[in-house]
Amino acid sequence: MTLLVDIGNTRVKWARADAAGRPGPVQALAHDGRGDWVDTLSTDFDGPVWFATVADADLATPLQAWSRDRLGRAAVEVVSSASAAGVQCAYARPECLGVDRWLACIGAFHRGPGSVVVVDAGTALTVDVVDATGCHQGGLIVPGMATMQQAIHAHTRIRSQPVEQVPDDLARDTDTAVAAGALHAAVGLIERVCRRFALDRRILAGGEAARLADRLEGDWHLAPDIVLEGLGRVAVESAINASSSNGHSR
Ligand SMILES: Nc1ncnc2c1ncn2[C@@H]1O[C@H](COP(=O)(O)OP(=O)(O)O)[C@@H](O)[C@H]1O
Ligand SMILES: CC(C)(COP(=O)(O)O)[C@@H](O)C(=O)NCCC(=O)O
Ligand SMILES: [K+]
Repeated sequence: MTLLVDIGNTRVKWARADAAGRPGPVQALAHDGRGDWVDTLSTDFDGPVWFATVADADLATPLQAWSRDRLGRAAVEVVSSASAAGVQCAYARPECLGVDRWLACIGAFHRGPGSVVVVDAGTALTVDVVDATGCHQGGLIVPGMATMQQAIHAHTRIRSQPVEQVPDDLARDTDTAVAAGALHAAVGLIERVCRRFALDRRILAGGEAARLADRLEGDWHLAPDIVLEGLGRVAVESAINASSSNGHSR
């Protein structure tokens, strides 16, 4: 059984995958910039490990050591590329596209037919569009909602607190103004992209997805494991390609 690991800027997410690369239940942990989260990985696992990271390389080092020590083999890192698993990257320099975005595009493309927008609302909020043929059309990056609030705190004297209920109307206190401002900025960006592209499907992922879901117009599908789905798909296809090229060389 394969272990799939997605290292984001705030949290690491992981799941076991079946033989088809489909992830099972996802576990998530805030890593606080440290690699000791590997201590929480299951000990009854016999690998292989496939991972992708957009965070500091240091965060993956303990995972690589864990894989070598426990499983006797290197963990395999997936990076963005010009094309993989039926999806073509829009970037002229594909290696510059965040691998979490790349894998989310691959996961989203394989979830169903037609064009798709995938929103990943985490430390950053990213919006990517893939057309019905698998051509990534490009995307947008803004700070995630928590990061927007942190930016206000970093650059002003405001020290706002989270609020329970964010209204759809204008705010009448600072805490609500900051929280609602971040939420409506995110919603406005997403709805603008949805208006500009003819989209058949809409996928929402990331730690802040639930806060956005009921504010967005249209039919949104919550897919917290979309990056891991893409990773599983790439892992399976890479294994198939490797075994067929070994076959040819014999
Ligand atoms: N238990 C949690 N720990 C940390 N952040 C959380 C948690 N639950 C929800 N969040 C929110 O999710 C965001 C991180 O989402 P995630 O998709 O994991 O991001 P990333 O991929 O950037 O690490 C945080 O910015 C925070 O707003
Ligand atoms: C935009 C991101 C910071 C999002 O990271 P996350 O919020 O998932 O931790 C990451 O995908 C990244 O570092 N991208 C590289 C730049 C790009 O995608 O163009
Ligand atoms: K993100």
